[in-house]
Amino acid sequence: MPTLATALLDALEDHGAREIFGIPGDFVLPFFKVIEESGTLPYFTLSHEPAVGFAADAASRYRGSIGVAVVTYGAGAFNLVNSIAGAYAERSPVVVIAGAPGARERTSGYLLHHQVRTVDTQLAVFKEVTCDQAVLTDPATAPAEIARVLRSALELSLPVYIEFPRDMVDAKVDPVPKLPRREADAGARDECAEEILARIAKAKSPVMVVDVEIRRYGVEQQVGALARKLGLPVVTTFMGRGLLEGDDDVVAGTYLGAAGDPDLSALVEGADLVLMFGVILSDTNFALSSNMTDPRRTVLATGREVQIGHHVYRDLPLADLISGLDAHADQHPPRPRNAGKGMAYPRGLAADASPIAPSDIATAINDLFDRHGKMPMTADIGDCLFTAMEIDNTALAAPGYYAGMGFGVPAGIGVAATGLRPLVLVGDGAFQMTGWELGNCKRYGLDPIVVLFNNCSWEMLRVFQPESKFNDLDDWHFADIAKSIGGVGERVTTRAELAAALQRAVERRGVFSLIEVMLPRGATSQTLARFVTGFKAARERMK
Ligand SMILES: Cc1ncc(Cc2c([C@H](C)O)sc(CCOP(=O)(O)OP(=O)(O)O)c2C)c(N)n1
Ligand SMILES: [Mg+2]
Repeated sequence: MPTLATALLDALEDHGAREIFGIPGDFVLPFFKVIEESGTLPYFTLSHEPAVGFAADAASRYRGSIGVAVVTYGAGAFNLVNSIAGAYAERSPVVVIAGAPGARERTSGYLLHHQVRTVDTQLAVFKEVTCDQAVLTDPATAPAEIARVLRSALELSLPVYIEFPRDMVDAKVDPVPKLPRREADAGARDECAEEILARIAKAKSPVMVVDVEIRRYGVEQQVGALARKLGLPVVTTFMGRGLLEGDDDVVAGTYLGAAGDPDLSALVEGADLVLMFGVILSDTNFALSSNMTDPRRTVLATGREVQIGHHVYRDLPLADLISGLDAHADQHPPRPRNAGKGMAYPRGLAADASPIAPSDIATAINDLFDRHGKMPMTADIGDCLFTAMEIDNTALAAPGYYAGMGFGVPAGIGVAATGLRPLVLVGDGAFQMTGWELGNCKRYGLDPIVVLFNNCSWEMLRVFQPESKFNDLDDWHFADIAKSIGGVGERVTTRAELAAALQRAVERRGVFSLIEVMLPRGATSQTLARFVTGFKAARERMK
C-alpha cells in the first residue's frame, strides 16, 4: 500500500499536475521530504508564498490543467490567500496543499505556533477562496476525499484546498482513484445547441466573444474551428486577451468598449446576437460597454451553465456545448464568413535617440516577435497590461479581472518552469512587490525576459487621482540589482537602446534578462489613456 504522501503525489500527476511550487515549514517538512525524494513531480521553491500561488496559477493557465502550491501551516498558508483569491476570481484550478498540526498536537492543550483563533481557522479562511476542501485525518477516507477534490478542481476550474496534517504523511492508504468526468445530459446539450444555432441562423450580425474558460476547459482550438465553420467573427475580452493566438483569420481583436478600436467595439455593440463563451461578466471586461447583459441578444455559457434570453440550461459544461454545436452545425446553412476587420498593431519602431513612450514598448515587442517568433507572455496590473493590448494577439496570463499586483514576475517563473520561455511585462510598483523572485531563476536555469516599465510612479493611480503625491515613487535602479541576484540587467532610455536590449535578451540564454525601461511620469499607453477617458465618461453617465 502506498503512503498518503506518495498516493497524493501520484494523484496530482494523474490529474495533470506537472510541477509543484512551494515553501516548506515544519508542519509540511515531512511531505516536502517525500516530494524531493520521490521525484514524482519536479518542485520549485520560491521566496515568498504570494509568488508560490501566482506561479502555480500561471503554470496551470499555460498547461490547461491543475497547478500545485504547497505551503506550511498558518504563516505560510495565510501568505498564500491573496494569490489563491485571484486564482478563484480568474478560474484557475490551483491545488493548495497546506501543512497542519498532527492529531496529538491539536489536543496538547497548548496554543500552537502559527495557530490563529482556532486550529481550524486556516480551513475556514480557505473555504472562502476554494471550491472544495479536504482535511486528511483518516487513512480510510483520504483517497476518496482527494479524488473528489481534484475532480472539483478540474470540473469547476477553481482552486481547491487539501489540509495535510504532518502526522499523516506515512499513513498507509489505498491508491487515489480518478473519478469519471460528469458528462452533460445529451438531451439538454442537443436542445441547447439547436436553440443557439437557430438564433444564429436568424441573426443578421452575430459575434462570438470568448474569455478564459475556453482555455481552462481545453476547448480553445474547438472554439476557433466552430467560429470558422459558423462564419462568425470572434473577439476576446480584456481578460481573455491572448486566446486563440494564431487564429488571426477569425479573431478580430480584443473588445475594450469605449477604450478600444471603434470599429471593433461597433462590431460587438452593434451585433444582434452576442455568443459569450467562457466569459467572466466583470467590470474590467465590460464596464465601458452599454448593452452586454441584454438577455434579448446574448447567450452566456460560463460556469457549467448556458443562459439564453431569460432561461438557463444547468450543468452543461462548456466542452459539451461546443461539441454539441459542432455536431449540429452541419445541419444549418453556412453563413458567409465574416472575420471582422482585424486589428492593426504598431510595428517598425524608429530605433533612434528619442525617449521611450509606453506604446513604443509594444511596437518594439511586435518587431521582436516578427523577427524571432512570439513568446508566451505574462503581465502584471498597471499600464504594462494596457500596453499588452497593443502587442499582436499573443498567449498571455495576467490578472485582467482580479487586478492584483505582484502576479507578473512569479507568473513568468511559473511559465518558465513548464519549459516555455516567457516575456514578462511589469511596472516598477509591482516589481517592488514580487520582482525579486527572479533571484530563484539561477538554481533552476530559468531565463525569462522581463520588461520593467519604470515610471517611478503608481501611474495607474495617478491617472485617476493626479493630485496625489503618494503616487510618486523613487527610482530604485532595478537593472543594477539584476547581477547580484543572478541575471543580466540593462537600463534603457531611448528607443534605439530598447530595441538593442530586447535583441540581446532574446539571444542570451540560461539567465534572466531584466530590461528596465525608463518612462516619464504622466506618460501612459494609448490604451490606458482611452480606458481612463471611457471610465470617467461612464462614471459621469452614472451620476
Ligand atoms: C496588491 C495590490 N495592491 C494595490 C493595488 C492598487 C493599484 C492598482 C489597481 C488600479 O488596483 S494599479 C497600482 C499602481 C501600479 O504601479 P506600477 O506597478 O508601477 O504600474 P504603473 O506605474 O504602470 O501603474 C496600484 C497600487 C493593486 N491592484 N494590487
Ligand atoms: Mg509605475
